[in-house]
Amino acid sequence: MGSHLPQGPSIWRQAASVVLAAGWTRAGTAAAPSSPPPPAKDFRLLMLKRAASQGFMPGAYVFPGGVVDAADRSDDWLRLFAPRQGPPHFGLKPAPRPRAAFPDVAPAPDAGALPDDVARRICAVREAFEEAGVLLLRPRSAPEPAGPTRQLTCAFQPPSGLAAWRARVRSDPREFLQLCAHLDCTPNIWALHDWSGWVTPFARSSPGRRFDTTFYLCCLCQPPPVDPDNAEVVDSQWLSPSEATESFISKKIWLPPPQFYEVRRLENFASLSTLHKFCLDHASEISERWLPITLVTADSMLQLLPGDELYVEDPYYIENHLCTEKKTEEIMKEGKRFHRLVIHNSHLYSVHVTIQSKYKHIYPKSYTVSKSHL
Ligand SMILES: CC(C)(COP(=O)(O)O)[C@@H](O)C(=O)NCCC(=O)NCCSC(=O)CC(=O)O
Ligand SMILES: Nc1ncnc2c1ncn2[C@@H]1O[C@H](COP(=O)(O)O)[C@@H](OP(=O)(O)O)[C@H]1O
Ligand SMILES: [Mg+2]
Repeated sequence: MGSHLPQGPSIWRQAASVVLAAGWTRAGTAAAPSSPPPPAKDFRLLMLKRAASQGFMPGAYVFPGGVVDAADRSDDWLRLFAPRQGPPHFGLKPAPRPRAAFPDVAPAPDAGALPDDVARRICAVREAFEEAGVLLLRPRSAPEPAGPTRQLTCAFQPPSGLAAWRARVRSDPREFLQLCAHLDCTPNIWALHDWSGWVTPFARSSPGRRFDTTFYLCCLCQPPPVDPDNAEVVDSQWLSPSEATESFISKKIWLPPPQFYEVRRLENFASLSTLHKFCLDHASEISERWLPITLVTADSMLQLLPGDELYVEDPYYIENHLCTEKKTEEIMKEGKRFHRLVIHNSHLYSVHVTIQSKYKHIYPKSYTVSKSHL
């Protein structure tokens, strides 16, 4: 057992990430009626390339996000949200968050009056600004909707002089509250929908870096301008789920397993409006948080997710892999109840799902690549 690692919830740093799905109208949509354009998704996802110098997942394309800072939990936010919003729910739909008993990731103690969920949303909004220059803010004077908004959100138009503010926020996250106060806005926590949670699995290559990351999803009416900070992130791309998959398979981008799973999951949605409606209708039901468990086979690797017949809720595997001398094909032939990713190699993953979510979430369809790629 990896006894050099601390045990218990403290091994995971609290983090938050936001999947930005923006409406995408294609040029030349005025095609002649006789030649209708092929169906295509009307949304794209913002993916940011992590710098090669990053200690964790260098070069990977991920959604904006990062570690929750003490500033995200500050009681000072209460004054900015007041008088219209505040404890206990801050105008969010009260979400009984189903927390899986395994792994034992204790929720961060609510700092003062700011619930952990609100702090994580503020973190995701701050990180989107720091990393991509995208501001997910709402003017304090904007008319309610209290609770999740039915309208698609637009990113806040960045006023001039923002580069200096961004530099200040990047060097001190407390400055984000000052920026919001200066703009008379609050972070638009209501535009972020609970989507998923990923707890970093054990990996020998980066033993100390593990995160308990909440993924939120935000539907934007149109893609805002994106400006990578050129420090933590060095490139940005708006990609449809199928474009992201193709770019990954053709080695143009590298996606870590959770991001690949989420891209495949989002392939289920034909349009931004169906995705947005799904988020609104299931806001309080779809919170699932998973610790993948790695099964090393004779020729590749599987990441098992809860519900898979080989998934084991055993604390031993928080710091260890499962191992088998069998080949992946044999393991796959033996089983029926699948919720797993097969990592054939660094640019070839397949997804196998034969179960349904207990919490009304939607899982990806099984996705396998042709044998010629193997
Ligand atoms: C938002 C992060 C937590 C990054 O935080 P940072 O910007 O470095 O402060 C990001 O890591 C994230 O979105 N994490 C999601 C869950 C996670 O940690 N996944 C790691 C998967 S890597 C893996 O499975 C093993 C592998 O194949 O490399
Ligand atoms: N110029 C830079 N190049 C690469 N990584 C950087 C960087 N500036 C900060 N980072 C790293 O980015 C991480 C902060 O990301 P975020 O703000 O998204 O949480 C930190 O990593 P660690 O979390 O490994 O300490 C930090 O060291
Ligand atoms: Mg980050």
